[in-house]
Amino acid sequence: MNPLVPPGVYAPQEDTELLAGALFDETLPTDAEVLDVGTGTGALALEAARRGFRVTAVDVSRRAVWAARLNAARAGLPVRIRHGNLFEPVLGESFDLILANPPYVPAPGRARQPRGAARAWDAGDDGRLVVDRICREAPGLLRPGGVLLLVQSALSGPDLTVQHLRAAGLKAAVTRRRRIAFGPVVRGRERWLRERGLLATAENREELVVIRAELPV
Ligand SMILES: C[S@@+](CC[C@H](N)C(=O)[O-])C[C@H]1O[C@@H](n2cnc3c(N)ncnc32)[C@H](O)[C@@H]1O
Repeated sequence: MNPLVPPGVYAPQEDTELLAGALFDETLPTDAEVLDVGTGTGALALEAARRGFRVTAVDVSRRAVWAARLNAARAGLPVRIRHGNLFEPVLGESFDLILANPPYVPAPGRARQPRGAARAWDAGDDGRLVVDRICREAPGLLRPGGVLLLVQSALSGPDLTVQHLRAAGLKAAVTRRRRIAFGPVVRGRERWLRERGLLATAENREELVVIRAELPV
């Protein structure tokens, strides 16, 4: 069943699909605790719940929280859905798997996350406003052996993400890549991205990557 996507909520796209594929690579006990941070429509949280995991989902957008609750109810799946900023609603808890498809598109002149629909993709001048917070905060919420799966664009420094996660003691690597055509947001910023050297080739394609980071037992 496809999730309902109310206006202003991020419609599942190639990044969602790439991360869902990576989720299927994970072998987890059936009682595993999964966190989907930045859940949007709840698409990834519902995939995890379908596999029988105990799932919590968080989003900073009230519309997204409403949509995810609606989609979980339509699918008849028990997902605990909380409104809040990144990990704040689940502080003190721990998880076997954290899924993150955060905002990661570099945005000219933005030092903070915007309000409204763009909060789903705009992530500061370097696209790392939220990714860097995830690198700092997610390790503290993982159980020993727990895994973070994060998707981002090559436009926002996946190598840096791997470095930060390794520096935090995790075993981190890029496990999936997919080249995709520019969406409307990147197309609208193409010139600015090229001027900053963030688009290396003349192609009208960008690369999405999944980073897998595991906390050693
Ligand atoms: C790229 S969308 C991904 C949505 C969904 N997980 C998917 O894969 O289709 C990013 C989501 O993160 C949410 N978000 C952005 N900043 C956040 C923050 N600081 N804390 C929690 N959620 C955030 C947005 O509201 C949006 O729903």
